[in-house]
Amino acid sequence: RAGRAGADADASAGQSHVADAPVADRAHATDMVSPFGAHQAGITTPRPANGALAAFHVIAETPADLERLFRRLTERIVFLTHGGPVAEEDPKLPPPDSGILGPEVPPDALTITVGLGASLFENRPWLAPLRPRALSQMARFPNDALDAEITHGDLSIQFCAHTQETVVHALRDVVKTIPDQLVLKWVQMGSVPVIVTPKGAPPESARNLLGFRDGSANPDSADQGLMEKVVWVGPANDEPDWAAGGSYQAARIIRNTVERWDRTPLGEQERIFGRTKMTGAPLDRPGGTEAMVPDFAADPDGALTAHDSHIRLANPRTAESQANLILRRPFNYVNGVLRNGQLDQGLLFICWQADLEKGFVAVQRRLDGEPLEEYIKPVGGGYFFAPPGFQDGGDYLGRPLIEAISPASQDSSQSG
Ligand SMILES: C=CC1=C(C)c2cc3[nH]c(cc4nc(cc5[nH]c(cc1n2)c(C)c5CCC(=O)O)C(CCC(=O)O)=C4C)c(C)c3C=C
Ligand SMILES: [Fe+2]
Repeated sequence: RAGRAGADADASAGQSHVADAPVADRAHATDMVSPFGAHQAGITTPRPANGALAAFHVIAETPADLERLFRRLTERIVFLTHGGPVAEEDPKLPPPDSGILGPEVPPDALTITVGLGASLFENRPWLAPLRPRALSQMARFPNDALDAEITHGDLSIQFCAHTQETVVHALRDVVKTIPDQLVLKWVQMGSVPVIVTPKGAPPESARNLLGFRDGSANPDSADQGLMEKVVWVGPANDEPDWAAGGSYQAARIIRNTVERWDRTPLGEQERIFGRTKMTGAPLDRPGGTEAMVPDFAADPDGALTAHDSHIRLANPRTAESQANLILRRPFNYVNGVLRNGQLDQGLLFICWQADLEKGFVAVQRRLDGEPLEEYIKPVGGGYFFAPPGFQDGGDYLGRPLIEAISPASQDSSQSG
């Protein structure tokens, strides 16, 4: 051992530094999720461990301004998601890159997903006729205590990546490079635990901060046919032509009163969700797995799964409720401590659907008044519409929308 220590000392002669970076975090830094395609990335692509949702006020008075914003966003998305060396530094100028990822930006599975808020359309007469049909300011539901400072926005950007540093780096890049058109309104960071399952074992859903597996009954995001029905706007949806291939994002910052939850008996917790806490199995499948499907028809009195349990209300599994499927892609958040001394923790709930009314709004209306409300308080978020994706080589995010703006509006903006 003494000899080995001596060799190490020789190799690091003149250095006193001990590398302390957690190595496992860097294992997947070269993973790249393509930003190109019919749909934006970050919706049906696999959810990595870290995410953030940021909402901005947009400064764009003419169609040309808006096109410029979309082109600049596209340029940043393409660079940040592919990664690469940061620009040369001139000591006389502020560094072009924050530097927090070092001289070479890794792709780190980063996705950047842009959504448009109702106010972007409503405040611009040349854009208003093109507003997606169901896009409105998020209405207040009975249990909500929405804080205006963390609600709504002209434009949302969802950042997802393996590491929090990549998420923060991308957010800082956008804020720095487009300050004249994007003014940050609010941002909520989040994460989900990385699950390591033995080889060959079935996949497990990540747990939320109430300790339950979250995502068990999500529709399969790898099933493209299903995603065409549930997530992507298509011919069956009564939407402007430019919106085809896009999706509605419903985002909710939902505080969890974790102190009270942690003092609630296990049986009560399981009754509230309708699932077994450790395994995630539906309550009518004791000893089963989270993948098993509850049979509510065989339990008409709610003896096994209460009628007001979260899963039975969210998805009663009737022929009609098939029309209300949504794709959930949430992140847990931990924000420190509230003024009243309680922990500020909860769920950055994000779901995607082709029809906002049939999707999130219908499900939330069924959940209104559920027993879980004693432990949750929605405090922010908003509705946004993610335009379709863009292709490599000259295309840009939002092009179908820009091209759909009436020529009269384009002309008046050019002459003015
Ligand atoms: C309006 C939509 C929903 C909100 C808001 C919501 C909040 C919320 N959910 C959990 C925890 C769980 N949700 C689960 C299932 C589930 N939730 C919704 C919808 C909303 N949840 C749906 C559509 C479903 C699936 C129902 C089904 O098809 O069976 C579960 C069970 C496991 C799972 O399937 O994911 C948990 C746990 C929290 C903590 C929360 C707000 C903080
Ligand atoms: Fe839920």
